[in-house]
Amino acid sequence: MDYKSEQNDEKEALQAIFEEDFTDLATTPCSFMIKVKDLEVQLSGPVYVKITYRERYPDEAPAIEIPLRSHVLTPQQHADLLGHLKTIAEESVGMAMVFTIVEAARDWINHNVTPDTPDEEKPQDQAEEEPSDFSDLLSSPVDPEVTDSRNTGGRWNFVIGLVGKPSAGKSTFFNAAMAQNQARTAAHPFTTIEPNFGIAYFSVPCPCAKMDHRCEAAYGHNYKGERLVPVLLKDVAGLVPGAADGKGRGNRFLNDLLDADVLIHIIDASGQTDENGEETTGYDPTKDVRWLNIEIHRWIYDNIMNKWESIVKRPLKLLDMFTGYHASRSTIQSAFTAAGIDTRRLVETLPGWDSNVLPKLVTEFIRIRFPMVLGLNKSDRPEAENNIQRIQEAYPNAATMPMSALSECKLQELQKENLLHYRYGEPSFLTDDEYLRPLSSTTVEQLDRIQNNVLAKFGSTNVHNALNLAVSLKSPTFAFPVQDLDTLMSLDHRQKGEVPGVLKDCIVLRPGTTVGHLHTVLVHALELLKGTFVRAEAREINGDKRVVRKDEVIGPSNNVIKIMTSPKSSHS
Ligand SMILES: Nc1nc2c(ncn2[C@@H]2O[C@H](COP(=O)(O)OP(=O)(O)OP(=O)(O)O)[C@@H](O)[C@H]2O)c(=O)[nH]1
Ligand SMILES: [Mg+2]
Repeated sequence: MDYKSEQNDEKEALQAIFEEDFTDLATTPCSFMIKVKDLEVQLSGPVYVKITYRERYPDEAPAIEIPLRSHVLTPQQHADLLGHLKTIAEESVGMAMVFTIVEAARDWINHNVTPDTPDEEKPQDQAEEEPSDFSDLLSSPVDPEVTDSRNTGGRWNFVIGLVGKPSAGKSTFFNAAMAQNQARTAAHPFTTIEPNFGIAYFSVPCPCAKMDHRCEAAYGHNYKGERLVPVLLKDVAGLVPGAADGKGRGNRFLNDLLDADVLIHIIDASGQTDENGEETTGYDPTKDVRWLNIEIHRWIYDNIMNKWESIVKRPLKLLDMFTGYHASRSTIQSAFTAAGIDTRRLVETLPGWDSNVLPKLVTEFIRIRFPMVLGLNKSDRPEAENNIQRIQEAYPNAATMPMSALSECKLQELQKENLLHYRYGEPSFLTDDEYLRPLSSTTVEQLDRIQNNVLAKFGSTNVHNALNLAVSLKSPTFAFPVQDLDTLMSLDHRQKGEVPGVLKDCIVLRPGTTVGHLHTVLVHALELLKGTFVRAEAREINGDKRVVRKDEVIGPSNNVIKIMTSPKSSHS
């Protein structure tokens, strides 16, 4: 028997029968979910049956699940219903059986579930109602007082994650920010399968701008005199609606986000691709903002709901669950506080939580743990103009950045070919120079479009500004350690085989990092210093020097800093 085609035929028939109640999840192995309809009892949320065909289906039963976020059933009912459906499936082996299984689920619920079934473990209608508006996730920037940083100072290897649907332009943005083409891009969805990592640069005001010194920043300055600081950029596979249920690359994709400190949601603001990244016209990209927020919310919310029974027995476990998202204790504490939950009383209060408490907690957690920039890409296309306005109006508190990744790539490419003068991130380019090669008429047209639709309107392609904005959402702090406060010569780089330079180093630190912490970072993480802490001095903008205490927090008035260590073990 050709199992594959038999399975496809049944799936197509089911799609036609159940229409919007059918959700396609994955193709290999074929998996989908059907909402159980015509229930005579009023439940606190819908019940779904998830089916995954096994290789020899229908000559063997499919895998059946009732996703646990359908926590509208008690654990006992859940187990009984599942057992019942598995029996039906075994009895039906040999013929297409999914319709029978879904009908059996409906009949079983109608006969066995009463709406008022007492259930102490049930989190009171917690399960299905997702909050209708996720714009809370996008308030920005995150107040440094409530970020994870206060108690966890130290070096910060900052990671920016690029998220968005297929074909939104994530890899193009990645390439543009990398200033060299590394990631594969294409107009068809899911070009990127495994995440790409690369080093990009954001910029910070350089202290040398206000001092009488020409600095030798390790990675140079941009055209505004700001110094460039490396940041890790992660380009992940496209995300599609339904990912939290396993659609597209599903949870694997979501897990790829865990390394990121902040996210840039790359949005096709031209409305020329639908939510699956397929070409279309007139698509409203505000929908992408909404569904992507819902997916991230559901990813975390569902993971918690799947463990709800044991969380109710041991409420403090909920705190541990959040650490799985690479969040520090203080991030988690901040999320609880922002959601109005007193963690000291969690054991008493959690079992009686209202249905809106957990969704609110997850929203606050995401806001603090994964702040997000909306990168309104493809702004070179005329259709983008209205959409950009639409998104900015719909999400007035969001950090938005109209931009064009492709324009940045194009300008860099033409610069390399000596067809124009341009530098990454600049507001303009130059073509009327006798040393440049002549431009073709197509290139002139392309450049006109970039000039009129992007540079003139938004000041630059904004790829670089999107990185800056993303970093700013987590408010890192910076230190410029030196060995001499007069010459501003940096620490000794001999161990690394490099020469020191004036104000060469800029160390990215978590806000709240103290001078003592910085000493530890320089000795242990960066090996730029040896010995135990003795004292430290900072140089202020006006040139004055002052002693700084070991417990002083690093900030703009003390970040050009010299730390003296015990002569015994410092390098000679
Ligand atoms: N007009 C225009 N097209 C763009 C822009 N950025 C990206 N594109 C095009 O959009 C298409 C998809 O770009 P990719 O960078 O491959 O998209 P992706 O988000 O990485 O897609 P997946 O890897 O499939 O998730 C390509 O044809 C790009 O040239 C832009 O700023 N303007
Ligand atoms: Mg890609």
